Amino acid sequence: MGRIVIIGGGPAGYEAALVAAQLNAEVTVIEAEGAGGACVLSDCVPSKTFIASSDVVTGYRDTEEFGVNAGGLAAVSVDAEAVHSRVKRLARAQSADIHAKLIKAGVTFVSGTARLGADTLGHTHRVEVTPSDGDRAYAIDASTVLIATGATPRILATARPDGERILTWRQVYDLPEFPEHLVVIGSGVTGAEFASAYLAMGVNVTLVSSRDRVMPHEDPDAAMAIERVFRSRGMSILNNSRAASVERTASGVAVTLADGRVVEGSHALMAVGSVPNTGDLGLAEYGVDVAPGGYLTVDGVSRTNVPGVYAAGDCTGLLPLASVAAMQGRIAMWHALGEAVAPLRLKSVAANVFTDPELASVGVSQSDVDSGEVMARSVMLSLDGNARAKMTGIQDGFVKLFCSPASGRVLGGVVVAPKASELILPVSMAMDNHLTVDQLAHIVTIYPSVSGSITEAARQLMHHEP
Ligand SMILES: Cc1cc2nc3c(=O)[nH]c(=O)nc-3n(C[C@H](O)[C@H](O)[C@H](O)COP(=O)(O)OP(=O)(O)OC[C@H]3O[C@@H](n4cnc5c(N)ncnc54)[C@H](O)[C@@H]3O)c2cc1C
Ligand SMILES: NC(=O)c1ccc[n+]([C@@H]2O[C@H](COP(=O)([O-])OP(=O)(O)OC[C@H]3O[C@@H](n4cnc5c(N)ncnc54)[C@H](O)[C@@H]3O)[C@@H](O)[C@H]2O)c1
Repeated sequence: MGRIVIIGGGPAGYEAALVAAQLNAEVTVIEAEGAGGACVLSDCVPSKTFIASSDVVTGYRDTEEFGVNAGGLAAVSVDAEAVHSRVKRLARAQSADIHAKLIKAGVTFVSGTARLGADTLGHTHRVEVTPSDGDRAYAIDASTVLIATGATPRILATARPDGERILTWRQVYDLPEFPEHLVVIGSGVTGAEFASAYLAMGVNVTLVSSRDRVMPHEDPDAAMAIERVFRSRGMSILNNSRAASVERTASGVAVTLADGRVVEGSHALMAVGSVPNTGDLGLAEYGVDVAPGGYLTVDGVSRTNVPGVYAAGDCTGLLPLASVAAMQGRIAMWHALGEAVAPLRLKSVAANVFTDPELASVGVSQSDVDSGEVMARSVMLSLDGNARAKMTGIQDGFVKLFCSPASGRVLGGVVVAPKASELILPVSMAMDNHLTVDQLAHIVTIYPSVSGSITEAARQLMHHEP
């Protein structure tokens, strides 16, 4: 069995390495930043840890309504340095756990950078490795190479982050204190999550949204419900507004919008998307196809056009989620090592936006249905009729369910609620197992529970005009 070389140690790379090691392959992972990659060290894990602190603050909202006198939100103070050091500590610990797991599995882990070398014209691929400890560069000949190099925050030439006032989401944890007034530029998932968390922590937030609503790629009812919550809690949201430039002023930042308006703040957070880390890998010289935007083109089993060279994760731009990256990486190794493997299925991938409330979704989308691409019946059930939601003070949220008009099969759903990420699983399971709304409706749920609204939505979809 040949040697496997994996460039990048994020979820795509490390999960692939674990599969390959389990199949007794000789595996080397080369990673520039640390085990777990950007996901663990600067993106997903730090942001969710930060949001966990903001959730604690949210717990003090409206306590009087429950008969608990905690002094209200005004009595809560948050220690930014303590929050940031917890974020960094947890990220480092998670990275160390992954490193230990890889070593235990027999994977060789190299700290450094790698790129494809000259074509050896044989059955191997040469990978050039530059160790980060200053040791001499060397080459490894591999039978299979997996490129799993992830992505990096997109930088606008007119709004260059300086790490002090103009920030990427990777730099916020180095601030000595929270911003007084944060202008978040970009209202995709990243922008919405940070805007939500900072708002909860008591920061003045202005969200610059280039479209007519926040989170344009999410379910419109859900995105609008969350936008209403943001506004009701005091966030200023500028719709249909594009930032043309961000500059430092004496006391903070000035964000100039494309229409000439200027928004002042103490800090700006740039959340305008990511670009794939594929520029320095020698791909073009090696003949690996790269799509416009720098993304690697792969098929359902993660193969590029060059035999033996696979790619997985954010560098492929397929669906930039840690869960998908990990599955793409595993599939690549199962395929490369001759295991029976089904191609990646994206249809039933669940996703969650960790705002307050959260937004979880799976399966067909409202836009698929509205455009006529998918035939579906749907029901949207507000949580204000749910007993558990009333008891726990949930004011905003709903469950939406889609089913096939003919068979009644569950095609997808959306949940807006606190901890929606934990509530979407029954919908995913129903979808994946081809359950009908009748079958879902017959499941006896806990009373009282928010998940009871999922089966109630299914009950409502049982009865319909032929
Ligand atoms: C703010 C934020 C929050 C997110 N939250 C979530 C979430 O809650 N849930 C979720 O599912 N997804 C989330 N995501 C998406 C998730 O982080 C990515 O989908 C995931 O990190 C992709 O994993 P990956 O392995 O492809 O790449 P990465 O995690 O980016 O890892 C790639 C690694 O390769 C290294 N590398 C690059 N080039 C080289 C080279 N030449 N040599 C060696 N190493 C190299 C990089 O330094 C990096 O460490 C979030 C993203 C962002 C930006
Ligand atoms: N909870 C999660 O799972 C999670 C969290 C964060 C990111 N992600 C993943 O990362 C992906 C990318 O999300 P993202 O939010 O980082 O990027 P994105 O590309 O989805 O959103 C960036 C937004 O910024 C806007 N924008 C660009 N230039 C602008 C300008 N000059 N002024 C104002 N707005 C501007 C874009 O129109 C876009 O809406 C998501 O689709 C998701 O898959 C997942």
